[in-house]
Amino acid sequence: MRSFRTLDDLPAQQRVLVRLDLNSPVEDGVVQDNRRFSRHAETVAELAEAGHRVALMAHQGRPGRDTFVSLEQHADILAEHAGVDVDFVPDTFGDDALAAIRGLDAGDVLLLENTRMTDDELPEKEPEGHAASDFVETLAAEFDAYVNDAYSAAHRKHASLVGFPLALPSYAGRVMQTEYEANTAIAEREFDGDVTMVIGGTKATDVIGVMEALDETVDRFLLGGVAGELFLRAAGYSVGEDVETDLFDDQWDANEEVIRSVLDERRDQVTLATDLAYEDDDGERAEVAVGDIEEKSQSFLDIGSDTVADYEPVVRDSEAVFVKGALGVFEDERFSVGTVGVLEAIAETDCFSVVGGGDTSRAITMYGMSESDFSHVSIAGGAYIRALTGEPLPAVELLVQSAEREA
Ligand SMILES: Nc1ncnc2c1ncn2[C@@H]1O[C@H](COP(=O)(O)OP(=O)(O)O)[C@@H](O)[C@H]1O
Ligand SMILES: O=C(OP(=O)(O)O)[C@H](O)COP(=O)(O)O
Repeated sequence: MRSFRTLDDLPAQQRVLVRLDLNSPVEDGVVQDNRRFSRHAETVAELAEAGHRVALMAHQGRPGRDTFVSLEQHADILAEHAGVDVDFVPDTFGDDALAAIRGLDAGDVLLLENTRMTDDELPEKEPEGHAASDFVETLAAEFDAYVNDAYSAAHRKHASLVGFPLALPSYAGRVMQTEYEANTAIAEREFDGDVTMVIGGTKATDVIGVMEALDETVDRFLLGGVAGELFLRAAGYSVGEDVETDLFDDQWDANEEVIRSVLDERRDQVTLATDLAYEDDDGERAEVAVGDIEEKSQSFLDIGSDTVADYEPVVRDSEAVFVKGALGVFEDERFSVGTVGVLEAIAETDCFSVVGGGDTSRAITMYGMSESDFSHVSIAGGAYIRALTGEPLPAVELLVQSAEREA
């Protein structure tokens, strides 16, 4: 079987460049602690305790969004979980970053600035193109090895994920290793009974893109969140358009064709919300049937109570349930009804269940459920549902190729 190398194969006393995924919710400028920190802390502590010189890369948010912030706060949260000091340098690969990297002693850990703050990170390029960028060439010259621990970003072809494995001997970190093993095993499972996928969240393109590939595996899709509104828009309802946010129109343009084709060919597999919730003039949760919405004049923030009542029995009758994305803005208790109702229904049954996504898995802890109520809680969202299709993840593929080259 093709596989990558892990930290068990890493030679001693290396200068190691490590890619983590610390992408986190940010509320009023404050980075929120979440499972990604505690999980990656294990890899970081292992590398530091082994006496390597460790420089960490990670991204946060997307340019133009409120969550696109510096990694300064991440260093402190990570240090607390890892039990080792994590220095931070507000630079990606300039002189300040290089000076900090060259100053590392054995066992030291340094976090570099948000990779998406360099222009070289995000352009759509093949791995060879990324490997030839200034960013990759400059940093790679400072290290002996590259460790990718960012399974949850492994579906992206960005420089920090696919460029470095062409430039340095490359290894999977502990999170990459365990998430890859768990998600690959899950993708290979077969179920006799109904398989349901709950789809929500804000990253509609990631989930809609895999719905067609999963139509043989999944019997029923239950929709909410931004993806759900886009489907309702295609079904002729006055929702899924940008009024107060810019979450919808670009994703509509990118996905309209696929959404219409899914609705034309597999309407019976897709269950859409029949009512939605919004904040009324008094700041209270209010609900409206989708058929009664005449024009979109406010943001909808959750599926409605009737929809939750329709979704719960579907979940209870399923043999397996996969969740990707929240059904509403659950961080605000008024709009947590859909997400929590469906997660509690899953937790109460003995179906095989997977909950994915850095944001969505937070709802489990926030609302008093336990990770042990679910078969697997993944810190990956888009990567885990892509893995369910059996398609390789670009960053994993590059780790495998690195191992094959060095064999
Ligand atoms: N209708 C909605 N409008 C805006 N945001 C929503 C809506 N429904 C869900 N969300 C948000 O989606 C986020 C999770 O989405 P996403 O980033 O796609 O998932 P994850 O990070 O879990 O993979 C939650 O933080 C939630 O607040
Ligand atoms: O949070 C992430 O993905 P997820 O929301 O699908 O779990 C990853 O950090 C990827 O981030 P991106 O979707 O901005 O490329």
